[in-house]
Amino acid sequence: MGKNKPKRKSADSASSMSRRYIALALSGAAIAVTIAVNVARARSTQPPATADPTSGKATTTQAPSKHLSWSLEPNGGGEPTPLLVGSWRSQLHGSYPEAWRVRLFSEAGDEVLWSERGGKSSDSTAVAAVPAHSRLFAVIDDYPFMWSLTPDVRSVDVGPEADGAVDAERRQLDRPRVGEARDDGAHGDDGAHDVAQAGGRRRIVELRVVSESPRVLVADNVLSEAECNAVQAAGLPLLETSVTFVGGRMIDDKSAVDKALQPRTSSTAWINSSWLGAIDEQTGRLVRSAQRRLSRLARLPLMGTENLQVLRYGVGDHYHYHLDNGGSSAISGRVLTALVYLSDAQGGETNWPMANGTDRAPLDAVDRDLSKPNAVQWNHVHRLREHFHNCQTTQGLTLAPRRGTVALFYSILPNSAEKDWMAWHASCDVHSGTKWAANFWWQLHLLREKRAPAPGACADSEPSCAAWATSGDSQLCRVPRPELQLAARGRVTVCEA
Ligand SMILES: O=C(O)CCC(=O)C(=O)O
Ligand SMILES: [Fe+2]
Repeated sequence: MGKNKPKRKSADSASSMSRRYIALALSGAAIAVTIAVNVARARSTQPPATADPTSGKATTTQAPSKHLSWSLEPNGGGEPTPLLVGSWRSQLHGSYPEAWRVRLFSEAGDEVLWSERGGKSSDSTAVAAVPAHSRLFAVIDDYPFMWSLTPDVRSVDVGPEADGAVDAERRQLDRPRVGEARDDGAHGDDGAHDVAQAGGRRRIVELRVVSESPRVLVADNVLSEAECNAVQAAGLPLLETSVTFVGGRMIDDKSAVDKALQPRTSSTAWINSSWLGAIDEQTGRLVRSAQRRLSRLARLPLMGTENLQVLRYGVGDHYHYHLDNGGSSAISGRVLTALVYLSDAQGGETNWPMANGTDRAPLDAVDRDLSKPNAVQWNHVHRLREHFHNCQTTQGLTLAPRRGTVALFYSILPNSAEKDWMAWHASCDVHSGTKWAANFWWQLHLLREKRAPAPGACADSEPSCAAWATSGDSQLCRVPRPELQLAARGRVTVCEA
């Protein structure tokens, strides 16, 4: 993994970050709106002690404002600003004028405050437990939480060490957002096993930033041996030749004569919750445990995922360069991939050729159709594959398959549905052994749709709604709540009240 060292933030990405979040820095002078518990906390919180340079003794620094409490960081990272307790709501809406809802997460991953433009907001129960001066992360609307780029390495608790104590864990993971009703529409998790106590040791992994653009983070030993074996075993009976899409068309790999030129030659299985209920209990339980670990690592709920996809690559098998959210409307909403290696293999590396800005040439050559800025077209795919020889390991970021290791990578930019064009990647030829892997994808529309609509609200069951974010035709899809229209930049119609 010698190639996987994180690099320093490029001037380009630093300046686009600061442009994106400049509004945050300007938002300090917001109108005071008091929330009782926080003010009480802020008043009782001691400012940090620092050393007096003359005496060498510890002194207490005067905080600039008694209302100052936390450091507010945009989703995905950027310049932190002080969050003023007395005016947090107006500060947030001033910082994100286009957002319907702003949610704040603690360093520990808990949602601790939210505010809607219409006037509703959370109470301050959950934020009261967050230490003063620690970081809070701002996520707008229904965009996914995105790990920031600092620190380079962080510890993440991915659940109980023992595979038995999982249900208490599930309850914790799926707990409702602050002040909202619970949504039980989890994908691939029916919570059938009722284990009384979580107890015991926890599995803590090191999540490392290995590329800033695209944003790729890696952690080893996320899944146990038993979990890796169980995911393989669950997928084995369902394996079929993998397919791929270009411009919405399914490509039939078998028609190509030369295997080396076929874009995707692996086998794929989709594991849904009824299959997990049908296979042996122990295997089903371990697969669910694996899904929960991935969810904890991503800090996103299981309810926003597709079914788990299992992949098997024999010698010579590969998947040429692609974007996970390009090719068809069914996948255009993919925002985050958790790619987990279930076996070791020789070859079979995953490569992101443009990672850390090493070679942008093919991207510059891509003829972007500005009327469809998010559309991936055949010429993009073709040029990129040609430029990087379908799959190579000499440029960009390369990960070798290691059992239990997970790569988290984002296919969008922070707080947006805009594609990250740097996220092209491929799986190179396997040289020996069998490479097993699995994909867990979070989709933007699944994260949105699984929220319970307001009572009596209309919701369109038109299948094209799944692609509303890119359709451009507001007649195709009606949505129950105005924030969805905002998030889709007006591409959907809001139901009549
Ligand atoms: O197997 C890999 O290394 C990558 C797989 C992949 O990119 C995909 O299935 O979308
Ligand atoms: Fe992929």
